[in-house]
Amino acid sequence: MTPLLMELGAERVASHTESGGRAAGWGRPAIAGEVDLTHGRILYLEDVSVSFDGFKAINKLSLDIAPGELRCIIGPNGAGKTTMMDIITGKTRPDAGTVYFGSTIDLLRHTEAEIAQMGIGRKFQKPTVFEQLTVFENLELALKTDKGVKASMFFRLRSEQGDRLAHVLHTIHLAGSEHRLAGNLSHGQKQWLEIGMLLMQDPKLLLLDEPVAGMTDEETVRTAELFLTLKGQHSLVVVEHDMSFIRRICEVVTVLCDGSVLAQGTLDEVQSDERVIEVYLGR
Ligand SMILES: Nc1ncnc2c1ncn2[C@@H]1O[C@H](COP(=O)(O)OP(=O)(O)OP(=O)(O)O)[C@@H](O)[C@H]1O
Repeated sequence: MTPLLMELGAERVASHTESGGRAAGWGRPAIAGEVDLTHGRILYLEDVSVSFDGFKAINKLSLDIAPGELRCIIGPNGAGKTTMMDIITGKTRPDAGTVYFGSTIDLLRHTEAEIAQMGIGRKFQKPTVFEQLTVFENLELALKTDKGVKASMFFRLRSEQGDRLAHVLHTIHLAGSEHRLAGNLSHGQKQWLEIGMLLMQDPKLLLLDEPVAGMTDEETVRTAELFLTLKGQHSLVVVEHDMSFIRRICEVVTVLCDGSVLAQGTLDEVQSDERVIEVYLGR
């Protein structure tokens, strides 16, 4: 998909707005709350660059993700993986390039909070659950989009939200543990709980930074199962260094180096690529 095709998508949306004109529709989903997947891409980056004090952390990076895809991103330290996620989530603004969510939403025109609300969830490496609350309360809290004290006090789970919470508990392997304090969970369980908190918001795209770092082998295997369950219903972009984990979950692996894509293909393909061996795997 080219930026031109997406601009046409944006124009199509604009032509359906009351006030008309392109500016009115630019950056809006075709239907409120929905991402326009007309062009078969949920995320699209083209020629994205960002420099910090003259150093190009991201250098003409182009990448696209299909709806429901599970993509792994690997690469040496400093390759730009975290910076790429910062750009997608609106934390860092690139100096140049195009970043689209679906065919019509220009993410560079939105704030970090708006991007999260549109359905892009991010999980950082370290779990940040509320340790003094139970598993259930953590998941419940994730539903409270209005964080005002009054709104929180009067918040009650509606039945469909209760159903979702039960479904998420099951998905993250914590059914039966809902009354345990999050602080008493294992490291792996805390990671799953945090993923569950993201799932409560029903994100369309999930960005996960080193999700299995520090996990036991068994937890790593169960996390792979979890991700395979999520694939299809959500799009996932996973930054990881654990090759055995990647082998379990990934069809396509993208290798970043010096802020752009060095190689892309199956894990076997990228593992046998001389350039990848030199900069990353062979070290
Ligand atoms: N805010 C910033 N200011 C200055 N330099 C930065 C900033 N953010 C990132 N960088 C630099 O940009 C480069 C890319 O960093 P980034 O953290 O994105 O790499 P990474 O691939 O995530 O690495 P790692 O695997 O170590 O997490 C690094 O050289 C880093 O020092």
